[in-house]
Amino acid sequence: MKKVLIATKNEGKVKEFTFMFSEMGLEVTSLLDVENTPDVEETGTTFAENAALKAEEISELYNIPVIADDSGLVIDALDGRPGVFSARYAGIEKDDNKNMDKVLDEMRSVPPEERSARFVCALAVARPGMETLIVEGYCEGEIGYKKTGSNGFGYDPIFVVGHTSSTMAELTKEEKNKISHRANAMAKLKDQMHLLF
Ligand SMILES: O=c1[nH]c(=O)c2ncn([C@@H]3O[C@H](COP(=O)(O)OP(=O)(O)OP(=O)(O)O)[C@@H](O)[C@H]3O)c2[nH]1
Ligand SMILES: [Mg+2]
Repeated sequence: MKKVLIATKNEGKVKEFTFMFSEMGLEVTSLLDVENTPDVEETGTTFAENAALKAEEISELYNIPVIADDSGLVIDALDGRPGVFSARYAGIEKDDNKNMDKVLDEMRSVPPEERSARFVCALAVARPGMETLIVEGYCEGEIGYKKTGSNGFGYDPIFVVGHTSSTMAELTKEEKNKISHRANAMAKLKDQMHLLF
């Protein structure tokens, strides 16, 4: 089975990419499988810039095609925060629970009609000597009032999926991998995978 290297150290992402790429007959490896890989500095101001930074640095290092994901939660009532700072919103330790507590606290007095938010996923495909390809996927919803559900990762327990009463963390992995920002970005990449691997 052909392998694809995802330039991530996020276990939640690796599980979801493994599931989605297996449907295309591709096997996923990630930076969790490789010793002493660099932590790419995410100095970009957009998800697309950070995804490109991660994919290009790792592709150059190993001289192979690499996919990277930069993703996060964008909340309208917080002027788009946490955005590209989603992983470290409550501190550099990247603690999902502390991140969610900080968002729930900042949103405590925001009325129901103003709690809209979206997940964004930018995927970058970097190939040696070729232009980097970028696609983006989105998932609309709103911020709940407490953590509900234990599936997924990150902010899933406080993100109520649009037109439903379920949080992303209450979805099964099959359901999430059909509607998530990551699934929507992958759907755009799928048509071009035969060119890439
Ligand atoms: O509830 C969530 N469901 C998701 O599906 C999801 N996707 C991303 N996120 C959040 O956004 C950060 C990514 O930051 P990020 O793209 O920099 O990734 P990361 O630093 O965790 O790993 P890496 O891929 O950079 O190695 C993560 O930590 C999460 O907080 C999600 N939260
Ligand atoms: Mg990161």
